[in-house]
Amino acid sequence: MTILKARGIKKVYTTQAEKVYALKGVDLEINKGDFIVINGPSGSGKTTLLNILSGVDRPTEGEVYIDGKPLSELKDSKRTLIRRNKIGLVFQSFELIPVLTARENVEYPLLLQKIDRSQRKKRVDCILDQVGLLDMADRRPSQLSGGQKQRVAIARALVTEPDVVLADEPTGNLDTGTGRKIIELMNRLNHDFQVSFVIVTHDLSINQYARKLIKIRDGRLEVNNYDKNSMA
Ligand SMILES: Nc1ncnc2c1ncn2[C@@H]1O[C@H](COP(=O)(O)OP(=O)(O)OP(=O)(O)O)[C@@H](O)[C@H]1O
Repeated sequence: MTILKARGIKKVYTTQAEKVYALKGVDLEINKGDFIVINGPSGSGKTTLLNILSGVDRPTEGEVYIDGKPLSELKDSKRTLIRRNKIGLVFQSFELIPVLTARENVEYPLLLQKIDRSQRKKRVDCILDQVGLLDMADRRPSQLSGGQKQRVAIARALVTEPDVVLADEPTGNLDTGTGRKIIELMNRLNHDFQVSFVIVTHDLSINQYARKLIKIRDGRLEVNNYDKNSMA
């Protein structure tokens, strides 16, 4: 089942000095249960692509479909709702709210979804347990290590039970060992919950975890070794 589909995506940033062709015609399908790594060097268009897939930014040309519906035809309010319900986001710099505890950070998207208190508690406890942070639930982000912060961010991305999690350099601020643990955690959650993951990174060591490995170079996708399992 296809969750997200991008067709003919181009993105041009116009600055005073020049036009930057960040994406030059990208096609991509994200299916249920996928674990996709998109690897590319700095400036190749990774963040731009994730922002367009999540509906945070609009393409200059092309279309993104969520559950078959074109995003461009939806009003802003409806796009926001879809993003909130269907897509979880994880960032390099965690983006946690500093004044809230780990538990409150994870709970926050459920407040936006107006989920009632007892359901919120149940879901937050369950996902904090899954990422191994129940015993640190009352700490603020400043009292957590980088890896722990990223686990809170992953819990926050998953608590709404999205179809897909889009992660932008999720190991970028972590040492190699911690980064590997974070990817292994994502791998397990992908397997246990059948949530799709798309990880964009310049870190080549993450490639080994990909079930679909895509390279991005200069705004274009190079789909070599597209499905490692089916080709094995
Ligand atoms: N708002 C913007 N205005 C102008 N150019 C931009 C803007 N955002 C990105 N770019 C340019 O678009 C290209 C792709 O940028 P993008 O951030 O998507 O790359 P990236 O692969 O995520 O890079 P990094 O790994 O360094 O984060 C780059 O040349 C970048 O300079």
